[in-house]
Amino acid sequence: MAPRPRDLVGVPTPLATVGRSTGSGDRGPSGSAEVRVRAPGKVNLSLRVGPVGPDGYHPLTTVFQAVSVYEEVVATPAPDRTLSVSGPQAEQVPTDAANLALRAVELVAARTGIDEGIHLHLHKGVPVAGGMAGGSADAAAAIVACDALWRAGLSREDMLAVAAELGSDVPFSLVGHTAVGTGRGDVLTPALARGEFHWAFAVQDRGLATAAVYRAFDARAATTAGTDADDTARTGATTHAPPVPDDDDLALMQALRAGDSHALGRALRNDLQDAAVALDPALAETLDVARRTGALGAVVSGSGPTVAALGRSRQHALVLAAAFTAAGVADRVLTATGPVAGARLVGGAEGPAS
Ligand SMILES: C[C@](O)(CO)[C@H](O)COP(=O)(O)OP(=O)(O)OC[C@H]1O[C@@H](n2ccc(N)nc2=O)[C@H](O)[C@@H]1O
Ligand SMILES: Nc1ncnc2c1ncn2[C@@H]1O[C@H](COP(=O)(O)OP(=O)(O)OP(=O)(O)O)[C@@H](O)[C@H]1O
Repeated sequence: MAPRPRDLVGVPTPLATVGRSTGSGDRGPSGSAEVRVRAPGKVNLSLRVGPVGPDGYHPLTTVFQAVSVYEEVVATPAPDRTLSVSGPQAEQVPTDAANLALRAVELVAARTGIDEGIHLHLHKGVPVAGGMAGGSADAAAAIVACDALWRAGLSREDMLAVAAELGSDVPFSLVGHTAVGTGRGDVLTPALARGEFHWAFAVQDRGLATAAVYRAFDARAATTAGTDADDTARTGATTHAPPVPDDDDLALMQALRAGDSHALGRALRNDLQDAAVALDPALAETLDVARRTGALGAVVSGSGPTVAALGRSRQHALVLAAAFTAAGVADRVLTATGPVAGARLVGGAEGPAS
């Protein structure tokens, strides 16, 4: 059957609408000064990692998909700039200036010259230190919340520039949907994805530090340095070149355009996966449980330790989640669909906008 226009849910929202609400205004439906912003977690459908550069970062070619696991941030006027946190693993989240959301507030204030306070309440739905960009989602939501509460009038370029200063994943948390990331993962090109994909996530209470996973990746790459040197001589590739798109990348993009979840499952790839499994060997069994339960594909999400399994349907995603629980390989499970929009105002004091 030919796809109906409303099935094209992955068609990217123009970047010009980043953070803009189609619902209630920035002072809430009853003129309240509270704003509420929702920002999604992500899974890297493909994550190809080049050799570390002199700045300590790795050039990436990655395909992000935003999934319906959300951070909710409620912003209210306050004398100072403060933050509180609720939800699973809230105790693992800093509430001081180390929190990425408060860093976002400071950057927006500096960029706009606005000298206002704000209180942010973060309700965490995305696993903490789970490789699903929960902190990045909070930061993206905080940018949108400050812009709305302070009536700062930030442009889309302003928001993306602030986001890129905060972390490699933050620009994608603003943009959402499905996008190709290059550079540090912060240079985004929207990608066309048709239809809806159904995910199950095996979440661990223990996190993995992103920098440690990249270091483990480097250590493993160093052991094959001889092979890499031969490749470089053969291909003429420069030392810190980003990964060049290959047939696997083309297969992935084609699967997304066709809305073909079987082909997408086969194309899932994460160059950080072996490093994450080396640091957290139990993840090998989690991946196996997904495969034994008929997942179309299973992959460590970003830097891990969350494992993402692609289901044939919403029902199958629930089956995969139940299998993770039954096998005792997850502290918590989540199911979600993707792609979904990036950080968005969802309402004011009276609740979500219609
Ligand atoms: C693993 C991914 O989630 C995949 O999307 C990201 O690459 C990580 O993005 P992130 O958490 O926003 O990372 P950042 O806060 O920018 O960087 C944290 C640390 O990860 C490492 N890092 C990050 C991005 C990148 N392209 N190369 C890196 O080596 C660096 O050691 C850096 O100090
Ligand atoms: N708002 C925040 N929410 C969660 N953690 C935060 C936040 N701000 C700072 N942190 C710190 O950052 C660490 C990583 O948090 P986060 O949940 O963003 O990891 P992640 O999802 O693995 O990130 P990514 O997928 O972008 O690599 C946490 O252990 C915590 O100490």
